[in-house]
Amino acid sequence: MSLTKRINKHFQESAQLKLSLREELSLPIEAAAQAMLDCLTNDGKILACGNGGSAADAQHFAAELINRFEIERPSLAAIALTTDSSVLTSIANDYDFSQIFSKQVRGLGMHGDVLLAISTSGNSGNVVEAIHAAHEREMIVVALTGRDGGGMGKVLEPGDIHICVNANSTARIQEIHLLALHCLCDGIDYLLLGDE
Ligand SMILES: O=C(CO)[C@@H](O)[C@H](O)[C@H](O)[C@H](O)COP(=O)(O)O
Ligand SMILES: [Zn+2]
Repeated sequence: MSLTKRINKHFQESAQLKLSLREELSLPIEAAAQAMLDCLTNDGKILACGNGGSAADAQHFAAELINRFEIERPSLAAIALTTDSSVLTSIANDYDFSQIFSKQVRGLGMHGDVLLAISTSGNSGNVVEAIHAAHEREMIVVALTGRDGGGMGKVLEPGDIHICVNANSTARIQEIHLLALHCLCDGIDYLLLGDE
């Protein structure tokens, strides 16, 4: 296959998957936007984590809440747990890589906060551990996963929200995760300020 055809195929597959999942995913995305809005308007905050591309997604989302998305509004409380290299290296060095997010959740998380846990496989051990820590702190978990939801799907509790992109390609799952995160930013702004 030529390079041009490969690129065309990526566009085609990405667009088709997005369209095929739009109805299935709109309900959990709406529920997650409402849960995040409730958290933020009750002086709560959102802690976000993930590995690799999902770490970038966690940071992308936190930046859009702290700064802005598409309209002017007050700063909203969100922290990516992927950015402080001293915290991350000390936990990984002294304990284990599987603890890098859960220790931060135990330190920063409060009752009523939301953990945004992102993994395309649903099987990243450090994200699963962060979910356990969030439950200990009586936080709500919004899980963005892929495939069959993996281990993350199995440890979620009633009241948590699961946005699972039922596809097998990591890249395609990531593309829909980013779309879901932008829907969440837009949904939070809409619930806060209405149609601007
Ligand atoms: O961005 C990509 C692949 O597109 C990679 O960096 C990918 O995020 C990493 O391999 C992650 O470690 C995968 O973890 P996960 O999504 O299964 O939790
Ligand atoms: Zn990637």
